[in-house]
Amino acid sequence: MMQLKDILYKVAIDTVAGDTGCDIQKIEFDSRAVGKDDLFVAIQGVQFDGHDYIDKAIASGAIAVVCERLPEVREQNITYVKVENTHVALAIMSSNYYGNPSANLKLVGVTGTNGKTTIATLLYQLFKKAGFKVGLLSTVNIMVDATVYKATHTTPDSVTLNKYLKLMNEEGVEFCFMEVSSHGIHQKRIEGLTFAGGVFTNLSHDHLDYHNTFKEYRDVKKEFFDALPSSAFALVNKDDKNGMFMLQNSKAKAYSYALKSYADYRGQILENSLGGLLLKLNDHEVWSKLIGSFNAYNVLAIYATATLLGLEQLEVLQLVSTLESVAGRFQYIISEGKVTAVVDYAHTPDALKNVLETINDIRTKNETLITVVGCGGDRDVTKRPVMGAIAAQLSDKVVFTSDNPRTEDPDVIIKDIESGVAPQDYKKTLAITSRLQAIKTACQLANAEDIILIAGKGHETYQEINHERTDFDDLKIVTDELKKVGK
Ligand SMILES: CC(=O)N[C@H]1[C@@H](OP(=O)(O)OP(=O)(O)OC[C@H]2O[C@@H](n3ccc(=O)[nH]c3=O)[C@H](O)[C@@H]2O)O[C@H](CO)[C@@H](O)[C@@H]1O[C@H](C)C(=O)N[C@@H](C)C(=O)N[C@H](CCC(=O)O)C(=O)O
Ligand SMILES: Nc1ncnc2c1ncn2[C@@H]1O[C@H](COP(=O)(O)OP(=O)(O)OP(=O)(O)O)[C@@H](O)[C@H]1O
Ligand SMILES: N[C@H](CCC[C@H](N)C(=O)O)C(=O)O
Ligand SMILES: [Mg+2]
Repeated sequence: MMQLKDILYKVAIDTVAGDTGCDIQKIEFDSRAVGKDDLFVAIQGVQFDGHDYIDKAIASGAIAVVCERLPEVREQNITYVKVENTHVALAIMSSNYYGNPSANLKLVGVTGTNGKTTIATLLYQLFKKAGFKVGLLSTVNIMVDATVYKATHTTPDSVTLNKYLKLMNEEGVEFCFMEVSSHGIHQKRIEGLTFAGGVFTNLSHDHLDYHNTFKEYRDVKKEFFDALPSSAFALVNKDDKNGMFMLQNSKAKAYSYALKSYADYRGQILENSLGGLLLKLNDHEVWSKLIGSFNAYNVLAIYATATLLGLEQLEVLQLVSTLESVAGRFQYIISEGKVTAVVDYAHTPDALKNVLETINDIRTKNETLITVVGCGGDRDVTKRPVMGAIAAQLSDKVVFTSDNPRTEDPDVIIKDIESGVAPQDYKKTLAITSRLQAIKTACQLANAEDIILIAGKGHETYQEINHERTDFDDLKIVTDELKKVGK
């Protein structure tokens, strides 16, 4: 229970109709979840407008409403608060309601197209190993120190976000690492949080269905750095052409990392094999079990962040060498018959290119590289032909298949992907709609020493078709199928 006026602290209010002294049970932005004495926040969404559900929320027990447009007919005994932007108000109110939990720990946000889960998760592991209580908010799961919770989004809505940060406070968590998605920034899910630092990984093609243009997507990412306080650090990848752009209007203390140019944190790849990476970080050599040159960037960002948060440099280097790969990020098995199967969450053109180049760099070229890949439905359609072209160009054989078709016809998605394949690569590709059959076929095609890459779903343990999720685990399926065909 908390009084409405305390919940509204620091919210830019336009108009109030009614008493702000009322006691609020909890904050809700979905009318279907409203209960007695709740505060309902009306959000203009992509599909619905929360303002259309104000009456329903009141009928379910809401005693106060925060909205962008006051209803013409208002109920007695209900308090209405008009604000300019309910997304922003929701985030500030959530922080207030949970006692500003982000200010009671050191919160670091990681943003960029690829590498967020890897960096945030490995920082969580590194700080755990260093003996701290740590929190994690990631695509794969949410960790309140040792307790695991299910993640539904990469960056949760602001109520959920503050609820978990509060749990972290109660558990005595000192550092929290979170992924900051572009949807999260755009929908103001992170507004009002106190960040100790921000990390930028890279920017490439993704989510252009939502952000319309690459420029809009880039500018949304920059907003995160614009909002960092002067007490925070902003760490960017200088090798990415948008790295320095992120810092342009940031008050935070600026730091850079790079493999190819001069930077505060410099890295060099000395060796790159299936056994891992031998790196030089500033002037220190360190082994990492992570595979692929893109992971050199991730390791460098982790090293820099841990150092900026005050850990001893030598301790960080020692801990970095113990870090293991994250679920579904270049996870691989070698079957009895010596077939290597790699499962990777590459679901953007850039990530797919990186994974395939990584495999091509470390293989001998006597083997056949078979890629199984699809693209998600109800997501950016423009990435499909680009991913089709990359898969076919950089593999010996490709099986195009379904990812999560969601509400789209999977065969239409596959046609979109195939439309990008260059004519000289046509003969390398085939299309099998069922992901299970596609993986089976790859296993049948593979011989000893061959490599199968299954891209796009990584750690996901389901496949979503028409709002329904059924069990599906790429790694488990490929492991079983290789056994079944005796390879
Ligand atoms: C496109 C998108 O981001 N959508 C998010 C958005 O939903 P929306 O704008 O569609 O909301 P809406 O359904 O139109 O409803 C508008 C408002 O009316 C309310 N409503 C609606 C119906 C009703 O009966 N009563 C009611 O009150 C809703 O609760 C909502 O407040 O706000 C919702 C609540 O916060 C999110 O759950 C939802 O995420 C959807 C499920 C989603 O799939 N999002 C993905 C694309 C996403 O956010 N991904 C990013 C990054 C991915 C990456 O890393 O690559 C992430 O951070 O996870
Ligand atoms: N630094 C990097 N640069 C380019 N590609 C990367 C990098 N790190 C990881 N990848 C590739 O991108 C895929 C996704 O990595 P990761 O899950 O860490 O990214 P993410 O930013 O969290 O993605 P999402 O937007 O889905 O949350 C990996 O499986 C790998 O193929
Ligand atoms: N967080 C990303 C994940 C995409 C993963 C891919 N398997 C898909 O379903 O498109 C998104 O929602 O766009
Ligand atoms: Mg992620």
